Amino acid sequence: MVKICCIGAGYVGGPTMAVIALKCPDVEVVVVDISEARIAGWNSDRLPIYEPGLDDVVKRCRGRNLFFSTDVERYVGEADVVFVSVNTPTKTRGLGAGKAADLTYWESAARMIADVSRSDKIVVEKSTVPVKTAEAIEKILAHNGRGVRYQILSNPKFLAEGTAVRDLFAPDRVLIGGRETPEGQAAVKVLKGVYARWVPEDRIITTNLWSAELSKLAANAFLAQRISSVNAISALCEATGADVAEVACSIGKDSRIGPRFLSASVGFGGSCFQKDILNLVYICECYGLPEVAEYWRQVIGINDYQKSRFVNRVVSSMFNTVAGKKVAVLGFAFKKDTGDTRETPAIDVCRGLLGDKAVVSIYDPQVTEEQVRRDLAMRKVAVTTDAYEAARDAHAVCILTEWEDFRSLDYRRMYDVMQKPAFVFDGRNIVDPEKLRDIGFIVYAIGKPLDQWLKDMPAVA
Ligand SMILES: NC(=O)c1ccc[n+]([C@@H]2O[C@H](COP(=O)([O-])OP(=O)(O)OC[C@H]3O[C@@H](n4cnc5c(N)ncnc54)[C@H](O)[C@@H]3O)[C@@H](O)[C@H]2O)c1
Ligand SMILES: O=c1ccn([C@@H]2O[C@H](COP(=O)(O)OP(=O)(O)O[C@H]3O[C@H](CO)[C@@H](O)[C@H](O)[C@H]3O)[C@@H](O)[C@H]2O)c(=O)[nH]1
Repeated sequence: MVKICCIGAGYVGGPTMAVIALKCPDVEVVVVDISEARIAGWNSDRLPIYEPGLDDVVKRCRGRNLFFSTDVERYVGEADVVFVSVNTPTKTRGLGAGKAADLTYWESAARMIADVSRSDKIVVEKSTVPVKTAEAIEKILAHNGRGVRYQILSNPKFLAEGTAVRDLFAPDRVLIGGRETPEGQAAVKVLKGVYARWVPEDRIITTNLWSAELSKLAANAFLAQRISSVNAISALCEATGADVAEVACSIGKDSRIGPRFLSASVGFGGSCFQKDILNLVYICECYGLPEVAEYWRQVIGINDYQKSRFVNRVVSSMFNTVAGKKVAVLGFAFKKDTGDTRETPAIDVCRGLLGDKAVVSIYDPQVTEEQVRRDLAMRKVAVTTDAYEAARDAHAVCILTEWEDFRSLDYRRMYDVMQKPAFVFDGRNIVDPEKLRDIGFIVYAIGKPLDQWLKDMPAVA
């Protein structure tokens, strides 16, 4: 029986291992983490992350062939295959600060693997890492190996939060990169054998190590670039009277472009896109490719522009000041169906509004008050458990996450308890502007034709 251990019980490690355990009942899967709170959460009825469908998967195999533990060294030592799914944030200090990936957690995991291993192991990079990281890991393991042999594989994760379980059950592809040696290829075969239990063979792609590592960064850069492209067009739509939804639909019909990932928004968020593009930019600079670096940097530049454009639109529409005015923020998570707030555009928008002295009241169905306060560094905001409460006496409502429930709120009820003129700024294009205008709202929706009111009060980006 193959024994798998995954280091890192986060958004990737937890769901991925739960699905492997479910699909391979004869494989023992142990997820380990240094965070006692996280492991306690995985062993409880309230999992530490919110992900549709995950509770059911975990309940079906926890205690059977899926285990969560803080005894990192024991389970790493016993495993045949060790996945490393630790966090790889952007470096905040020193060489490459603000761009390069911080591999501190990765390196300490690699050194620990070398310390505790007594049998040969396949080490799988699950975290998103800079291209060539496998080489560095090989060196650490080889220099501390005491005769234990390791094969490093790159097996990046492409799951998106909110749809993680669905993405894991039916992935577009599974990518496995390995050394082009007989030992490397044998290791690839072992991992392929695990996924082949439920993923069709033609969806399991095998490549060399560097292609697999780079494909992950490139995929995220392409996805983010699509959003920045449509967001750039949204600004032009507002200036010209075109409607970004119509433009996106028209261009998306071209089968070479395709319809997905073309929703204009207040900006992309999440723990991956910005971090991975910055990492790509840094790698390009390190390889002496400043033009390529600059090209990708612009994807983030447009994203920042989109967020500040939104804030400016709110402030300028409300007579150029929001000081002392209550603004209800609906949605704080970086996207629907998750409680994750990492790099959420809501943080920048709230900071912008607070900077202009607005009184901000936030409602999100999944984000805790404690998390909001942490993200906004304890700045004075109200966090409510109800959208209508957030809107009471507010001058404006800003929709920042595309939660389905926000589509069907009773906006007339909100209008009745708000100050007048009452504004809705829809950063996700989920409400029907015409219906809201009929109620009496002044409505701004990203990339949509502007109300006369908004035209009369142009925003400076
Ligand atoms: N979040 C996503 O949707 C997503 C998707 C694809 C890829 N990724 C990548 O996967 C990696 C993990 O992301 P995440 O969102 O799961 O991160 P996370 O922060 O949710 O989880 C990482 C976990 O690793 C643990 N950890 C760190 N060092 C450790 C060590 N030495 N020993 C044991 N545990 C340790 C931390 O305590 C934490 O619980 C990152 O590289 C990320 O870029 C994330
Ligand atoms: O048309 C769109 C699509 C998405 N977004 C925003 O883009 C961000 C990222 O969304 P999404 O990609 O769905 O979520 P993530 O969980 O960040 O997943 C991305 O990042 C993961 C981590 O690397 C990858 O594994 C996934 O393939 C990749 O989609 C969110 O703020 C979305 O609201 C838009 O604004 N418009």
